Amino acid sequence: MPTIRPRVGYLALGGTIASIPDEPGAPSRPGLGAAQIAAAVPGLTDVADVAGEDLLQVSSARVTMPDLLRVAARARELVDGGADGVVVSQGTDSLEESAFLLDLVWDRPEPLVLTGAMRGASVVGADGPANLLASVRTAVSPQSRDLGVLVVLGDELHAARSVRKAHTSSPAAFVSWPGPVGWVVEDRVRVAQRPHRRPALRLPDAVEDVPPVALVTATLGDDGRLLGALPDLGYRGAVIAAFGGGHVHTSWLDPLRALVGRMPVVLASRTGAGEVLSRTYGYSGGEVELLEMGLVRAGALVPLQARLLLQAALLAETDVAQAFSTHAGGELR
Ligand SMILES: NC(=O)C[C@H](N)C(=O)O
Repeated sequence: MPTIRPRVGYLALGGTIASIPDEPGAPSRPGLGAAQIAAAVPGLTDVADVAGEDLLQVSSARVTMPDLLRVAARARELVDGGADGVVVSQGTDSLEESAFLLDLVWDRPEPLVLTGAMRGASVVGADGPANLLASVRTAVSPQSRDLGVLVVLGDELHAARSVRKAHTSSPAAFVSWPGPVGWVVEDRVRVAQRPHRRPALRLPDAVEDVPPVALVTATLGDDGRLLGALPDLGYRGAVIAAFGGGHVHTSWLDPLRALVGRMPVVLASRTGAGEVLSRTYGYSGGEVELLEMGLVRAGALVPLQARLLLQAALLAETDVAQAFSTHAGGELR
């Protein structure tokens, strides 16, 4: 009896997984398409029928929100057309942001898996082929269904809301807090914890402009003078990456008060893990005062995620406080 092979859509956007030098020894840049990347993976066709498509061929610093909405729309078409899952490869530099944004809008049970590589395609020990193979395994595994967007590198499965790139060059650059949700071992996918899924945010498939949102980090001794310039620069919202549990220098209070009157301002923490406090510190510049002033609490979202959620909420024209209370819960960030 003929076996039905799983089908996986593979969307390639560029990045190191697609990068080769123009000549031996030269710096590399994206130059390989989906078919070439997939062809370098031994055994890939034994796991699934992989249909590659080239959507972009850029470094990940050039990937934008409109690009990612196009990726989500194409991935939806693929699973609605019968694909068991979809894999997207892109550069790793902004991969955590792509994963978070796609997770906000991904409304299907089929896995949407993001991957990339830390070593270029022609480098000794290139990790792209193993990452693509593990991603395809993850995309066809019944265990991966209903987990939202996953990031797969180094045989680890990370929830989109937890993952970050934590090293500039190590092949083990991707970590998550409080840890990976699963792994690939002996060709099988194991899921150890299931991230909580939230209702998807409805965004248009095709947009040209996204409301600009600034990210301003509180740093030792800075007096917050940048804040006053944001409205004239055309920003429509701001995220504050505050100290610790959500604190700023007192010199920030007046500019922040003025800003809150003009645009939504979100309070996040620059620490990278945990959640913004709400009732611990009563000193001036503490989280209690800032939340009373009208800043929106980012919960357990890190500043990069809070910025994307604020942009998405502005784009969707939904209530910002409501969007954060739905999408910024403390469990499994
Ligand atoms: N490892 C990588 O993919 C890094 C590359 N600079 C990029 O993000 O496009």
